[in-house]
Amino acid sequence: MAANSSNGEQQTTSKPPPLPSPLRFSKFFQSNMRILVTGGAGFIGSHLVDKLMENEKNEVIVVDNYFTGSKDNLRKWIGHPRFELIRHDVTEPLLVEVDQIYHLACPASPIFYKYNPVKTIKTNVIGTLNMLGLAKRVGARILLTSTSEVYGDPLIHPQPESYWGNVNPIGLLFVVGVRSCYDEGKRVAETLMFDYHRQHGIEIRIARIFNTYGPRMNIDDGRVVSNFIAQALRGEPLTVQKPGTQTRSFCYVSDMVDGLIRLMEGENTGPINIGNPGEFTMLELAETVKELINPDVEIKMVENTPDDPRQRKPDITKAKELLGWEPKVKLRDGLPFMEEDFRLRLGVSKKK
Ligand SMILES: NC(=O)c1ccc[n+]([C@@H]2O[C@H](COP(=O)([O-])OP(=O)(O)OC[C@H]3O[C@@H](n4cnc5c(N)ncnc54)[C@H](O)[C@@H]3O)[C@@H](O)[C@H]2O)c1
Ligand SMILES: O=C(O)[C@H]1O[C@H](OP(=O)(O)OP(=O)(O)OC[C@H]2O[C@@H](n3ccc(=O)[nH]c3=O)[C@H](O)[C@@H]2O)[C@H](O)[C@@H](O)[C@@H]1O
Repeated sequence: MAANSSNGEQQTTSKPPPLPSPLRFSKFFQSNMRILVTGGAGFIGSHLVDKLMENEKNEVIVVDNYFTGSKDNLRKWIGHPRFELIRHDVTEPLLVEVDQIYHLACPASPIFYKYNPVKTIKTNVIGTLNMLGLAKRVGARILLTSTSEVYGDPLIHPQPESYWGNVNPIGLLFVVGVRSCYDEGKRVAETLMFDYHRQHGIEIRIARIFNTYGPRMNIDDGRVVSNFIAQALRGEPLTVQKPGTQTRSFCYVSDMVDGLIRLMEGENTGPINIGNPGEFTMLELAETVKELINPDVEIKMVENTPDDPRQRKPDITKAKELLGWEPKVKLRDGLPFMEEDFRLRLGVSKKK
């Protein structure tokens, strides 16, 4: 059996894919698409669920252990006949009957994934194995949300999918809080996806997500956009980690969800970068937040964490060509949507 790779080359798999459930195509009994979203109570997952639920032919099952996610993000769907929420940790096997799996479960903010690094690796490795085992049993297509962190501290800029990355696999000796549990965990998860694809014919999709922001991020999530917005609204200094010249490219969450669904529905395995190529230094981001949200706050330089990537920007040529996707929301247009959500949750109204 042959499948297209992201490079447009043919890849051979040793086995034909497992047959999808006979019910997927049954005319009378079950005409809905049954979709599992792991990590669906989190930031990106809950926006993805909102979009999937708009289609009346979709039934959505969310599994989440609520480590960084919350039922609150899904409250409008609880009780809906096409929606089901299960408290479950993906490091344990899961038996459900589904046609598609969006596998997002994994803490994404560095302060959370570094909190229990062994658990982060288990989530990425055992969790992805379990979801691949499920995909194999029921013949489901599975999409993994990988990350730009597979490129580590990149030596090529911007990063194309063909770049193998520059990741420190062990971090610094005796320094607590290194990134490798996440970066290497996601790299192994990608390897597992391709091995299941080649060995068992599983239909896989891999998205390499670049920094995404938007409403519903945890207020004390620790990621830079949520930190700056919360700090600006609380009237606290914006903490720019040194040197401040490091760059990131920020994608608004609705663009991200659109890209993930196109990837799942399309014919390409990936990996495909999904992100916004607009690149900003952290000082520029702080200046923008200050200007848009609170011109009175100060910008304070603080110590950084080990192995922080110095630059990051996606090459999205493939997403454009293969998915017909590119982001629509510019940073300056997306930040006010997030400000509005944070104002509501923090109880800070706009000055008249
Ligand atoms: N947001 C970004 O900028 C970004 C960038 C690159 C990749 N990603 C990837 O996208 C996915 C979602 O990220 P997010 O920003 O929504 O993060 P998030 O932390 O808001 O969501 C992750 C969800 O997974 C759940 N979870 C964690 N471990 C679990 C486990 N063992 N079992 C079951 N559920 C578990 C959490 O409770 C949470 O609801 C993650 O896989 C992340 O690695 C995100
Ligand atoms: O897009 C990705 O692939 C990855 O991006 C983020 O990781 P990171 O870029 O380190 O995200 P932040 O914690 O938001 O940091 C971004 C930059 O802002 C800086 N920062 C962070 C927080 C802060 O208060 N101030 C500040 O200057 C950091 O030093 C870093 O240079 C995500 O959190 C990962 O889950 C994700 O996989």
